[in-house]
Amino acid sequence: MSGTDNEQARKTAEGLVHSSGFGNEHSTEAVPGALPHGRNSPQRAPLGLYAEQLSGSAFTEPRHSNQRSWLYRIRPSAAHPPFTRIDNGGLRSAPFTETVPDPNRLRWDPLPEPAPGTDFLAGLWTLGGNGDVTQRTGMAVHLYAANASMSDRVFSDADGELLIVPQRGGLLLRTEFGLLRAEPGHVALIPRGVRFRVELLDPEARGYVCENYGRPFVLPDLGPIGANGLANARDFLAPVAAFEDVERPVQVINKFCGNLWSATYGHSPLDVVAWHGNLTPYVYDLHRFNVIGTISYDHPDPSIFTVLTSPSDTPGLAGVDFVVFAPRWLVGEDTFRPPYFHRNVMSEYMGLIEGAYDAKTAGKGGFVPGGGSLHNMMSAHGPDRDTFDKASAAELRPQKVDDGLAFMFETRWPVTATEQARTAGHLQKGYDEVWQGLERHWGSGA
Ligand SMILES: O=C(O)Cc1cc(O)ccc1O
Ligand SMILES: [Fe+2]
Repeated sequence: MSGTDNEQARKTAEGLVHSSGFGNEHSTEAVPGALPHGRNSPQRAPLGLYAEQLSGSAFTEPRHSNQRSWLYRIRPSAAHPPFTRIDNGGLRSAPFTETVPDPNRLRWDPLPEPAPGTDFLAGLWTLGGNGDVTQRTGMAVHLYAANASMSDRVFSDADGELLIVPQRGGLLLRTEFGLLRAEPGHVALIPRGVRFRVELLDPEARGYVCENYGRPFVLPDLGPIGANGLANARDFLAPVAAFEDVERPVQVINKFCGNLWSATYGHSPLDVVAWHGNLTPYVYDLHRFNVIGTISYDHPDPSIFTVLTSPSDTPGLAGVDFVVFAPRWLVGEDTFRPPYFHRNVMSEYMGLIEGAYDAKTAGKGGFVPGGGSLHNMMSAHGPDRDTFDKASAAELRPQKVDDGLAFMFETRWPVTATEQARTAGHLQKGYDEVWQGLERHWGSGA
């Protein structure tokens, strides 16, 4: 993509208007009078538009988890030619059976440079995952590296919602619901089945994607924290209606039960002139996260940093949690302050958006921005040797940790890596060594 195209996208992204609030009943029209009043489906929808419902939950789910929106569009989505299979590129889906689940701790450097002309969809590369797309359980971890905007093609994922975590380069997301901008440090949430196109605001874009096959992400309950805190609902921004009235061939690519299917429409399906409802894409700025931690002693479990959770049928047990390690103060007294040594029944994929992470040594061959680590269920991990030595000896003054932004996709099932992730040149060798040299102190009197 040329610099001029990036500039054009950035100009479009400047000053975007939003409708705020996670789970709200949003209501928006790009043209006055496009939204019907008092009913969803009048005999004739206003302005000659077609009324269409998009469901994110079964019709019969309880009110608190029921999600749907009504879209008023130039053409109904039903008017489309047949889809045919296309190559899945770097995308893989659950069940992940290419390799066996591995108890070893694994770590990757950033993805290699993409070939010229690689857009967001072509740049998606699956690291691994769990569950089964046909059962709507589990999740996948993808990374992307792109250097071109999607042009005259749009993507939708019937297999799950997409939590996009940009690491480098801003994204302009043109969705059926309108436009969103996601910069590094923001996350974007695209519901299952919603069509969108990604334009680059910078020459290169990299990041991570959690594809959640399970129940849609929600804000976690706050329990004794009270009525406020962690990610506040009002900081989630939904788009306002914005439509494309485009009559030319547009390739529509649908990920369905693990495969990519394509159809060429004669128009853009991003043709929604008005919509209302509680099912919508969002962006959220992770810097808005209200970080809560100890003000006495000990290191709280990272569940205190949960931004979004995909609940399962067992209360408190998530299909996947999205957790952020945002800038914060550490004040714990007589406390080993970085993450403790642990073996977790949940499985942890971690990525780094910028800077460093307080349990892992930064720098080449370490945990670097754009890289990632996988610590599967029950695999022992925690501070590496250098971190342990430093934190055990540190003077415990109040300390601001503000030199990085890391995150975790934490899931109830082990993550099985794809073949391409196991054989990748950017899979680090000798990761175990970071925990070597943790000498015994027992008996030394220390
Ligand atoms: O492994 C990690 O770095 C993630 C993590 C962080 C933390 O503060 C406590 C437990 C945990 O798994
Ligand atoms: Fe961990």
